Amino acid sequence: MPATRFKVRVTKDYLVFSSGHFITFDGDHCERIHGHNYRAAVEVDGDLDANSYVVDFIALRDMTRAITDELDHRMLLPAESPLIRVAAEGPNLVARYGDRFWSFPSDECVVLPIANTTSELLARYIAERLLDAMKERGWSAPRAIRVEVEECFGQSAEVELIL
Ligand SMILES: Nc1nc2c(c(=O)[nH]1)N=C([C@H](O)[C@H](O)COP(=O)(O)OP(=O)(O)OP(=O)(O)O)CN2
Repeated sequence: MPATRFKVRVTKDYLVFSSGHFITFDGDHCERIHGHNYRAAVEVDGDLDANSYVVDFIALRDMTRAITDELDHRMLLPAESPLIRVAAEGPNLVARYGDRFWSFPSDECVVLPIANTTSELLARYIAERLLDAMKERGWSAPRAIRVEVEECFGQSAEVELIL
């Protein structure tokens, strides 16, 4: 019997989030604010369960959509950046980098536990959230999960969490 591996893949035209962001890079650079129509794709590797599937990809689709919907039409801000400080100021969140600052209504932002809002770290954030959701449902841990975040056509980053 050959070695056998199974995976499921979910990517839908509604696993998308239109979000604003800006990243810091090359030490002391901070790009201008801009946005993307991001798209997420998820793959899960694992053994077959009693249903003969790796995971129910309908449930995986819906879990992913719940996360992308949280990010949609929001300004994405990093909570763990050594360079960008984010703080509440009345009804707004203010992000500061040097003498630049940006102020947004708090309910139009998502502050993420990441150091920079790169596609790589957005992908890892989504992957970790999906693992948490699987655990909450009592699913056994998969062998691996991969999340790809496409920033725009032909430009994406992928993370693989191997468990
Ligand atoms: N590996 C990565 N590289 C870059 C990332 C990233 O997340 N991972 N992000 C950026 C910038 O944040 C930015 O998103 C690049 O935006 P984009 O609009 O693609 O840049 P351009 O304006 O130069 O491209 P256009 O095609 O003209 O829109 C950079 N690198």
